[in-house]
Amino acid sequence: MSILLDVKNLGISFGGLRAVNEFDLTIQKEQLYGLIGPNGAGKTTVFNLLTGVYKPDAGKVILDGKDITGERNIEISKAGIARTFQNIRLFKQLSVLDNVKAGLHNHHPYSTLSGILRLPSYRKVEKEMDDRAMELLKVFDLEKYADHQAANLPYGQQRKLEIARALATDPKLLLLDEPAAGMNPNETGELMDMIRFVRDEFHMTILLIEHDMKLVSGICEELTVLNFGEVLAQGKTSDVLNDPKVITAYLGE
Ligand SMILES: Nc1ncnc2c1ncn2[C@@H]1O[C@H](COP(=O)(O)OP(=O)(O)OP(=O)(O)O)[C@@H](O)[C@H]1O
Repeated sequence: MSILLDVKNLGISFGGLRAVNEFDLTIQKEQLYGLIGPNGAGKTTVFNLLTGVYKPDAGKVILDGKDITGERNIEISKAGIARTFQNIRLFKQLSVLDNVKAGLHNHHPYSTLSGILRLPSYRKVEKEMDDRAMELLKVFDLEKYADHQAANLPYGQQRKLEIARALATDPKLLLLDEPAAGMNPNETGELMDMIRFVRDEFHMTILLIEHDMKLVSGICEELTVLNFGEVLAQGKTSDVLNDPKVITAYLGE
């Protein structure tokens, strides 16, 4: 095993509120890792710190040996972190296929000029992108919707499309913010299979925030519990979920 993400002593304040404090997290390559905690504990703020939406005022973030602390969002995306959002953020007016291609465009190898002039090199790359985007859609059983407008997909499918788009950027680490939110139990069951599949087939490392304990206990190998911005418990999923401190934090909500 080798470490993909190593976070030490991370912190940020908003005015007088210490939203995240002395936060440590180590994730191994190809691990399925869960970040849980009561509402307002600081989970999304951790994602925002890891992806450069916020700059930490303390601590370090090392991704695959590279210090990315305080880098801008675009640099962190290039370094290999992709995410989905609690409130789905798709290009709603674009087709399903074009949403995935938007992720692939992060890496497009042709120049802007050849794109404008529609040169053969551009057309070849576009064809490759179409093929690659369709492959990703197939993974998520979305290929039949390729030409549909993203806004017209049912909610559960939009969540899957957001994951497909994030994967299109070819990340090292995939962050999923409440992927099962708004899903029915059947959809959540399918989502669990799909997340496992993504880890296995893409050798992906995944950190997810989730309130659905069935999903958390079903697929996460290790957990960190945040409470009032601080780590309350950390370790193997079954140990953490049976920790009396954790049970109290949830019941005390
Ligand atoms: N930009 C901001 N400005 C001020 N306060 C913020 C900001 N972002 C987050 N907070 C505060 O930081 C705390 C942690 O919020 P955060 O959204 O990270 O919690 P969470 O654990 O993701 O909650 P939930 O499970 O409800 O999504 C909350 O008190 C929130 O109000």
